[in-house]
Amino acid sequence: MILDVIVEDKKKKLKEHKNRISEEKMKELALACERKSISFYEALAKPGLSIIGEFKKASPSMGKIKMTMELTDRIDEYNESVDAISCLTEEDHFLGNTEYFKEIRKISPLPMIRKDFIIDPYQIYEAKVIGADCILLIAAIISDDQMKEYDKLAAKLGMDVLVETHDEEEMERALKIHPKIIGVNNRNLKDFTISLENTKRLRPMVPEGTVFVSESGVTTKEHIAFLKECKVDALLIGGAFMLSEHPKELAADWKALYDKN
Ligand SMILES: O=C(O)c1ccccc1NCC(=O)[C@H](O)[C@H](O)COP(=O)(O)O
Repeated sequence: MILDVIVEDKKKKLKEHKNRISEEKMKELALACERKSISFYEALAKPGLSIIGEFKKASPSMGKIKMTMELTDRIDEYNESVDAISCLTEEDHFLGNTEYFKEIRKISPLPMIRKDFIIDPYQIYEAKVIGADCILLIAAIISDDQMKEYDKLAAKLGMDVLVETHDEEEMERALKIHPKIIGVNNRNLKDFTISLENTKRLRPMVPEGTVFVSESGVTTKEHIAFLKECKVDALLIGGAFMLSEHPKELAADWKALYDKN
């Protein structure tokens, strides 16, 4: 499965990162960070639909994405239309980079999530150092103990956590740590097919007060109408925005549609 390949490559990349900046040093840098996080949770918890706009250069399902605009123009549009930003930092399969993250951090006042495949505390310290307000924890690639430990570490560093799940079993595991933000990925990572039914099926498992995010495959007005029925708090949208020449208008239209009575 693609996730196994990504995780194996991530382990190799981690070694390279640790050779450049040691674990001890990264920890020291993170603990010395003076930047106060912007609450990712609050940005998504407010009334109405919240949108996390994603920046990515490629993905296993889309391949290399043809850029419709420069990074700065895109982020200017996101700054005016979405509630938070997701930036892929995974290098091998998404062509992401911590440098893009830092570049966006400099020009956006919005809370930002480091979107990566987190399997080691080093990446959480690194997230803090590059200016992340939130990290993604993918239930499918970590144990219960890791989930608990990484959640605690993120909180210690003043960052929120978005726990991503794909099915009932992962949702039950995730709920054990009482996450403030929980996501359901609509993409089947074996064959990349999208089913928003994932969101509909898992939605009732999520307790009130927890911010519920539907992730992946949101590309049409019909999807927005369907997700409104599911009563999601937020959407994570990547491909549709990256392929659009007007992501600001798209985000505004979809929010208006969702929030309309
Ligand atoms: O998008 C992929 O191909 C993918 C493959 C393997 C693991 C994760 C993957 N996607 C990560 C994401 O979570 C999406 O980038 C994000 O949910 C936005 O999805 P979309 O709006 O469909 O671009």
